Amino acid sequence: MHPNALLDLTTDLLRAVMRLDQPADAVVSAFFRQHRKLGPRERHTLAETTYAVLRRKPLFEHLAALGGDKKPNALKVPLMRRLAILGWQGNEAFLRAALTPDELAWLARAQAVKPDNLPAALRHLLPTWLAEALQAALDKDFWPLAAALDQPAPMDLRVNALKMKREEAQRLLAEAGIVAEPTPYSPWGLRVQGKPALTQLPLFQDGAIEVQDEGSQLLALLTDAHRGEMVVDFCAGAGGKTLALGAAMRNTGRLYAFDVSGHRLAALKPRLARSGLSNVYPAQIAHERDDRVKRLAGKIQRVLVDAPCSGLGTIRRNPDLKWRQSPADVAELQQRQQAILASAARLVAPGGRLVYATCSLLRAENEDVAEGFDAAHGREFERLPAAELLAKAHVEGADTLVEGDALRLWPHRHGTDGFFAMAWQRR
Ligand SMILES: C[S@@+](CC[C@H](N)C(=O)[O-])C[C@H]1O[C@@H](n2cnc3c(N)ncnc32)[C@H](O)[C@@H]1O
Repeated sequence: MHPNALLDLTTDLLRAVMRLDQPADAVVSAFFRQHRKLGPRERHTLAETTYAVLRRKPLFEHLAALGGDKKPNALKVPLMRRLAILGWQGNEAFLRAALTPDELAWLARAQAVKPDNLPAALRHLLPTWLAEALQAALDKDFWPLAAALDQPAPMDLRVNALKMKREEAQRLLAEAGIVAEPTPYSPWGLRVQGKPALTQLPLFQDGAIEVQDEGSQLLALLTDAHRGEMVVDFCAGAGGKTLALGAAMRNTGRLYAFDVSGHRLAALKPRLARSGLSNVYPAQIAHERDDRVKRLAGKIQRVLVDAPCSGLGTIRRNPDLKWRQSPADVAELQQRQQAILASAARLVAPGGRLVYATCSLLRAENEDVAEGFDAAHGREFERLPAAELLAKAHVEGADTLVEGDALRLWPHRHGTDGFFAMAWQRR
């Protein structure tokens, strides 16, 4: 494709993504479906440029305006193009071939700007409300977190213990030219170098590996489902954690995968088929007080509530979330999280375990929800310290992964997405 055409196409995609009215990955996928002739390299440039712009939106908007026409309407036309140029993730010579002399001069001015001299908001690259909440929680550690959130996340795999050992999967990946190292904490995980295509590998098609962040694996390890148990994955979605729990149960017992979204549960089906699991029972529920939940009350040994949340722990993978979430969304999510946790708790058998988890960085969706649950249900449920549970599940360095009783994972400390989890036992 001609350099100009690729830059124009990137600008078009960016214009659609920057409306921020839909998840960026959905907009990118829809765009690729409309442009089926694009090759893998062009797709890479389009998608990665979009993500780079989303990551650094305030900085790039500032740089785009440098020396620009002062009339806002006049700037509007070239703004997206300038953002695309600043975020360009393709060949640089190719990009330069598409630029006008004016654009080359502007780009030189933009590249000469020293980020250290810019205001804080252009360095941490977060909306003010979120920066304030994280600064209050982290103090000096705020800036290392902001730097970590500005980087792309690594690709982690979970090896399906039903199918093979981690070392063997590592060896087979190496034979396919893919370098992977054991993840530092999860005994099931491999961290892959780069972002290789995996879906054509026999290893993937036979269900021996699944793409899953190490943090997600740790949530399944904390739940610690065993052979022959009755287990509920209450917010199973497309089943990332369901698959890990089912394998930990060695394909025995009964694992119910509940979700209100039939669409997400449908995405679990092909993954289940690959995994070799036959102990999983996906079920769409109308809401958290569905009759199905009532029928199983008091019968379940392990209940995982991987609650709907702001997703702000996954900003490295979904940088659009920082611009698409708001304090009002978080307040509404907190209400839903409390309701879902209270309802799911009714499933837990005496002596059984309840795990509440999110991929949010915010206290409001994490500690506050757990403390609210303690206040309302402290007589029936006692907290279990995550460090002990993880150590029993053979997680290395378990005591470095916790804050108080909770599992608390941070991208800048642990290299995982941000996660929170609290476990309780029914008395
Ligand atoms: C964080 S996602 C789950 C991700 C999934 N566990 C995984 O590992 O891939 C949260 C899920 O909760 C579901 N959900 C939202 N409200 C719910 C409710 N009231 N009861 C059960 N599930 C709900 C959403 O449809 C979404 O799939």
